[in-house]
Amino acid sequence: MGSFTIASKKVLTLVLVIDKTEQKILLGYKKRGFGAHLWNGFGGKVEPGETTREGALRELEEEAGITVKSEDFNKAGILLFQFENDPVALETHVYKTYKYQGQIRECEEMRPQWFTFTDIPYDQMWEDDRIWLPMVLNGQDPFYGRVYLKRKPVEDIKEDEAPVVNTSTSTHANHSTTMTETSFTTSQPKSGPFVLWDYQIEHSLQGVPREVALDGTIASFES
Ligand SMILES: Nc1[nH]c(=O)nc2c1ncn2[C@H]1C[C@H](O)[C@@H](COP(=O)(O)OP(=O)(O)OP(=O)(O)O)O1
Repeated sequence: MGSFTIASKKVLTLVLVIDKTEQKILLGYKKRGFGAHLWNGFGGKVEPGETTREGALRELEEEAGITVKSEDFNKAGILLFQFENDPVALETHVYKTYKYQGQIRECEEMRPQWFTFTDIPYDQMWEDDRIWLPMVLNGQDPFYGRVYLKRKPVEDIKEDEAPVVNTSTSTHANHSTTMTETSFTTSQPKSGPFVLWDYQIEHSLQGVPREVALDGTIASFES
């Protein structure tokens, strides 16, 4: 059994642009980098001297070409992504907005596209998204989620596999959670192949989490 011990963390952002009236969400097809070939929210690393909020707004403008007024930009929660035998956890600050300014445009990293809530391409997204994204769409935030991902053994990956194939659901013997086994193409060396191993999500928290401690607990809440 591999380790999920955390030694350090990287701070990332993930922005969800939602059209409540039309029941649609704006996702971006990641063309390169971490999570390439998957549909995801907009975001990336927070730069030195930047708050997570500033970083999230900057990435949204860089990747989708749009801006959001501060009063329309709300933090939905934090997701702590942990990868087996990788001591670096990804503390991902998730923001949501129902309003934006500007013209949505494609960039060299992301191709934005609207999806109706009933048509979200979960089979071409990080496997954890089908767990927590519906919670955001249903207004079950603020939340804090711990997500444990395992790398799929290389020998199980076929050269000609499509980006996402053979999705099947099984229940881990020692866990009550349901996992989905998904295969990714070998042309995704960084984004995958990862499979969701386990997760814990807390919602209806006393406040919006601001930071996570290295033992995986919420260190502080936004004031
Ligand atoms: N398991 C997961 N589920 C998910 O939905 N999003 C995840 C995820 N793991 C990482 N992400 C998101 C967080 C963040 O928005 C993005 C990774 O951002 P990165 O900045 O690391 O990407 P890049 O390698 O392209 O670097 P940049 O040059 O900063 O854009 O993927």
